[in-house]
Amino acid sequence: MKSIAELCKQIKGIYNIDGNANTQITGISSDSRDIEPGYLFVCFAGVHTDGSKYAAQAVEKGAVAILTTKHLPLPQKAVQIMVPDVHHAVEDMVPYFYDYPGKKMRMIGVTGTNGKTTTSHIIAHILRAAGHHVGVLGTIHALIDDEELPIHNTTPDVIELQRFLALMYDRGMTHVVMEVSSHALALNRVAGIEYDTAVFTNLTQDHLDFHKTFENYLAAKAKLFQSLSREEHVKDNKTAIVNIDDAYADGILKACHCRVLTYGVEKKADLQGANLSVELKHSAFDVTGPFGTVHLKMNITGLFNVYNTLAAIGAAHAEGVDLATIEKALQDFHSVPGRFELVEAGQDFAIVVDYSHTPDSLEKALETARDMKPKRILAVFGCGGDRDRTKRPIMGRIAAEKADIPIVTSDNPRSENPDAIVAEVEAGVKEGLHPGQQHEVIVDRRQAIYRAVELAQPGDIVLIAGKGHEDYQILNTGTIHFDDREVARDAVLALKGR
Ligand SMILES: CC(=O)N[C@H]1[C@@H](OP(=O)(O)OP(=O)(O)OC[C@H]2O[C@@H](n3ccc(=O)[nH]c3=O)[C@H](O)[C@@H]2O)O[C@H](CO)[C@@H](O)[C@@H]1O[C@H](C)C(=O)N[C@@H](C)C(=O)N[C@H](CCC(=O)O)C(=O)O
Ligand SMILES: Nc1ncnc2c1ncn2[C@@H]1O[C@H](COP(=O)(O)OP(=O)(O)OP(=O)(O)O)[C@@H](O)[C@H]1O
Ligand SMILES: N[C@H](CCC[C@H](N)C(=O)O)C(=O)O
Ligand SMILES: [Mg+2]
Repeated sequence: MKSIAELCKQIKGIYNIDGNANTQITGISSDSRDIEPGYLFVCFAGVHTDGSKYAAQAVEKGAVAILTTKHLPLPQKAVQIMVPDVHHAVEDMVPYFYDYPGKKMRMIGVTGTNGKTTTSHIIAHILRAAGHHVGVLGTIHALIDDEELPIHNTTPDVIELQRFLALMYDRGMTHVVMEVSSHALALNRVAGIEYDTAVFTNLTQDHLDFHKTFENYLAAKAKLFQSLSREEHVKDNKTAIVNIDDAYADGILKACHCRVLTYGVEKKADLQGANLSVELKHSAFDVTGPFGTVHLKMNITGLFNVYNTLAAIGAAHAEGVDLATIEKALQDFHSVPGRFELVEAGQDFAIVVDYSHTPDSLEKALETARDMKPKRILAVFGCGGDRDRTKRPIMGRIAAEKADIPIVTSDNPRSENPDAIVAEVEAGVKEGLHPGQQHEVIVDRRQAIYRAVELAQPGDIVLIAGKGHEDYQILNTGTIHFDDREVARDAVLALKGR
């Protein structure tokens, strides 16, 4: 609990308080639906609505104060804190409110276009094997040791993030491994956190709807690495783990003013992967690092997972985990839900559900499937609505070039018209098709998956891309339950029953 006066003292700019500054605050939320007695309600102007419209409702639910840009007429009494920029004020107040949990635990941040979730999970797995209590924050969920909690964003906003971190600290977590999205870096959702180890996976096209230019996107990612050498740090031993094979590695390295460990397969790196072999369920490779050379056999596959594993080894090494522990932990790491996940329902072809929803990840997933020497690849995929439109034709072209039969379908159309989205994807497919190559467009994702299963022959791979672990489809009429793995299984069983 902190008083309004104490909280406001943290604000770096000007503020005005209308009401009793000694009022005690028990919690902070920007969502009126989550307000409890004694809370401070923060009015954010959002994309869909303006939080200030819900201030009265928040006060009715027990909020004793509101943080706003302008004085609001409220039916009930509440202290009003007025600031020019609510986001900036929140960045100053909220980490202080929670006593800076993100400066008290070892913080490992993973950023990059693809591979954040996978890499974070591998790092967490190794750290746990080393006996640490580890919290995880990312796309799929938050984990406090084994306890799973739902999460709203890959990297939640400052308020939700600090609340999670405080809970983790209270529950005895010593390390937190978290995905740090480019949105989070651009919007400073990570305010008040001091990272100790930061990982760069790669940078390829995504989110240009938000960042506008690739330079802005890179600049957002680079912020995580710049943060490792800030002066106000209370902990030492900062390390950046950088994929040297990535085209934008230099841009990231320029931002690093701390110890750097590079990893890669093509270029010379501090952690060098070599002698790779990739099969449907396994991969094997050698890693040479500051600790010598070790041969690894993994239960995850794909060249991209070799990179994710190298990154994780680098992070674990930076966090002081010894090689024997790393090696042992990696042997019993199993795949992350929805990342190159096999669906086995007794069919004589392979079905892979994968979260590739960017041009690069779709290409990597298709290349990985090709490495397995299938007879043919049938790729069911789509592109999200209300997201970077420019990636649609690119993903279409890649699917046509890298799969034998591309099947375009819907992937969370959100507020957009699904027919219009698939048309944009199909335009790219048509560019990539070779003469006589079959392609299909089936807007309904269930029907598209059924069609792929119907077309599949022994020895084929059906890659169902884009939704991975997601168990929903976001339509303009609402969100429905939809799980690619369930639907694929149903499709196989339905076909057998014919
Ligand atoms: C575009 C965007 O970033 N939107 C974020 C934003 O939501 P919003 O602006 O739509 O909020 P809004 O619905 O207009 O509401 C405005 C305010 O009114 C409040 N409200 C609203 C209704 C009500 O009854 N009461 C109430 O108090 C809301 O809590 C909010 O504070 O604020 C929300 C709360 O912080 C976020 O969850 C939400 O992320 C949405 C879900 C999202 O999809 N964001 C994506 C673009 C994103 O951030 N992605 C990145 C990258 C992932 C990756 O790596 O690929 C991520 O980190 O997740
Ligand atoms: N290192 C990598 N390079 C390229 N593609 C990758 C890499 N790792 C995973 N992928 C592909 O990207 C997909 C998503 O992987 P993952 O969930 O780990 O990435 P992410 O960065 O967390 O994604 P998001 O931005 O949605 O949070 C995987 O299903 C796989 O197809
Ligand atoms: N974190 C990503 C997830 C995309 C998942 C895909 N299924 C889609 O809906 O586009 C985003 O919000 O852009
Ligand atoms: Mg993720």
